[in-house]
Amino acid sequence: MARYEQVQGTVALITLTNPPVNALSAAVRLGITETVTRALRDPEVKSMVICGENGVFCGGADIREFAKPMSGPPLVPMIAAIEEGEKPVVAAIEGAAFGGGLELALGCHYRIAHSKARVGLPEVTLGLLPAAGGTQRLPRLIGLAPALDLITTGRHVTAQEALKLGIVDQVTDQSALDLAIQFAQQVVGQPLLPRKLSTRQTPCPPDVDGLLEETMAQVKQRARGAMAPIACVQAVRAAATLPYQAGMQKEQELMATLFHSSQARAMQYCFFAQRAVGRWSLSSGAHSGNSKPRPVSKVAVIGLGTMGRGITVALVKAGMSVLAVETNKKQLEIGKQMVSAMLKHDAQKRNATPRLDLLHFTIDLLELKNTDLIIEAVFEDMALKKQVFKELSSVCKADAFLCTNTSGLDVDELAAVTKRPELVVGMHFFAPAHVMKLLEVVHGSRSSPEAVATAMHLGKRLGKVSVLVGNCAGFVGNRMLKPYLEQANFLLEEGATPELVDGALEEFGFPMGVFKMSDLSGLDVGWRIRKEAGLTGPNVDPRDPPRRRQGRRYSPLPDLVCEQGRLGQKNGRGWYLYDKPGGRVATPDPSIHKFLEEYRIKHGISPRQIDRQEVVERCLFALINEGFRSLDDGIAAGPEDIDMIYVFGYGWPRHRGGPMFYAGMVGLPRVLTRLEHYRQAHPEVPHLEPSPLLRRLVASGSPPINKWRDFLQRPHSQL
Ligand SMILES: C/C=C(\C)C(=O)SCCNC(=O)CCNC(=O)[C@H](O)C(C)(C)COP(=O)(O)OP(=O)(O)OC[C@H]1O[C@@H](n2cnc3c(N)ncnc32)[C@H](O)[C@@H]1OP(=O)(O)O
Repeated sequence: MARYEQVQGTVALITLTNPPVNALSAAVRLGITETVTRALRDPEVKSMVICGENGVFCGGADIREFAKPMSGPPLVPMIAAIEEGEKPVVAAIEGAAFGGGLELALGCHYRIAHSKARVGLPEVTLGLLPAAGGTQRLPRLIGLAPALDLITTGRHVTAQEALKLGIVDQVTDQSALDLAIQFAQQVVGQPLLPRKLSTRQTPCPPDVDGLLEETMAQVKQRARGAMAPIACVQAVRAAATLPYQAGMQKEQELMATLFHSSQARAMQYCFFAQRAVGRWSLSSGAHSGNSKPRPVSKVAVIGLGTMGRGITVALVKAGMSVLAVETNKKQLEIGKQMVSAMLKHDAQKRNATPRLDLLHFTIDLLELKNTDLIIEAVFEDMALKKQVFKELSSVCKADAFLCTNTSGLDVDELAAVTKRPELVVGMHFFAPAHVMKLLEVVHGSRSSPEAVATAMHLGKRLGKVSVLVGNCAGFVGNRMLKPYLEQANFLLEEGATPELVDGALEEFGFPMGVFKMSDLSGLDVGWRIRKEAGLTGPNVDPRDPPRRRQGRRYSPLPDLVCEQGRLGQKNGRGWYLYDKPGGRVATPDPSIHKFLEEYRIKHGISPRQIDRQEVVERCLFALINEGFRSLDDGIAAGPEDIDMIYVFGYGWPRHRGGPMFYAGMVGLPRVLTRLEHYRQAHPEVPHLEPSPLLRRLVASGSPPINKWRDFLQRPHSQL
């Protein structure tokens, strides 16, 4: 898996050959070891070049091998042999050099990169650290502070930045390989010792301890319970404070604690799940492999509220021409100002020019006649959306796709008012739409494979993780969120405070607890959705007791709080108190505590002590239970789809893999037992009744997550 050639008479060219990314599998490591030994022994060979086939240097260790027993030569001595050899070795980096790939390049004496190449040490995103010498060589090459940044974030670096940082020696727009071969001939005879990174001292600022402490504090806060970033800081600290060999020893020790951890398993599962969700299929037999997206060049966005603005910005940032539509001149002007400001702000951060030339604004629907794809983002109101879809159906060209950004309304009902239901799909973006990575593509019962393929492809162009879901109230994400929110409210009724519930969920790893999240979204948003659903407001059945709706337990607490004029962050008062309207610093509010106490007295509820375990189990197991139901109904195609929706759309901590993966880690029998326990304690809450799929899985011995699809009642029925 490594090809050996002799070029220009004296240069040994070693090419890694393991498509698609030349990952360092056992066979590749063996190939490198053997070819390097051969080149070192051959007196005709004066220098070496290492490159990768098909324009990719190397995507790092083969992640699929991590779950198997180790075989083949280990990376550390393989790279050491390259560095220690007395013939200069040049890495010719094209495409990508990530993880073990960059570590291999750091073992080489010189690095030449193509201008489009990217490098990085993303191991931290897999729950690991760069344990093939990366934590020791990179700081010695570029200094402590930049190495800490790269290794703790795992971020990808362009060739230009790599050159500035000193990771690569030269960047070329021509062939990196040709330049590397030429370079390898020129450096023969030059002293090699200074090029061996293990022999260098790490460049450090005067206050090393201060920098390390500050970094550790920042990393701990960002990590939300993930262990790998912390281990990365500890390993890099060793590069600054210990001799190279002792640092390598430390790197290995830290890696040993991470390698078999559940966090590493979760994050590696996420890596493959993220790629798997792009391979969609429908029960009709259509799938991503046989359904072509139609080219889309002109897109329109209808409605320039928060979502419409974010979607417009996302489209422009992806280089697409956008027609933004509002109902009147005043709204159009406001939207125009805000979209332009968002694009300018974004461009400023990236030191780029905002592509305002791609934007066009209108209040005239007739201007849509040449548009290929329209995304409706008007208010979440079925009657309004139907009216918009009727109009779109008559003014747009016959083959234009009509997409809705609804967060949970019936896509089929909207499709039914058009003359082209097969061209209607849901494209559910998450706020802020130009930032959040998730896109739920909703397949209506009449959506064509071409419409699905086009929406999925557009999502990819926007840099989103697009997940195909079936059509039901709330689709996958918001459907599962409902029991989660419901449990949080019940916990308040029973004796908890917003800060207790949020504290438990934040400790679990969410960036924000449920009540802080409601304050951020605006309490009036949920209130309006509940009003539309007949759960609050004038349409409530007057015979319903205050804590029951539609035949089941209901908590009116969020309605009551909103009706007090507490709208959340925007007016500085919600479940918490904020420093100012629009402020972000939440402090517990004694008047909310008092309100909760009075509420409990009024409804004859004796408050009880609630601990963090109960909060996590009640909220998350109820959410997971609904995930099992969505799978069984065929609304979600597989557990990976649900997990990616939660990781990318709802802040589920990646080191816990997503709700369905987490259920498997906790153990399905335990999830079932605890749900049964809570269902017994709260018989009036149907969401706590364990789903039939969960029961079937447990009865079948709790198979691993990759076997769950075999147990689905109606696989893909709604997709
Ligand atoms: C200790 C640990 C050490 C020493 C490590 O090196 S850990 C690995 C560190 N490397 C990484 O984290 C890089 C992972 N790969 C990527 O980021 C990207 O794949 C890429 C930037 C290298 C290329 O991106 P792209 O062109 O978009 O292609 P895909 O991401 O779709 O990947 C194509 C298929 O290759 C599979 N793949 C990619 N990298 C690896 C890998 N390191 N090991 C095993 N398989 C890998 C990827 O899963 C795709 O296959 P499918 O999933 O589609 O079947």
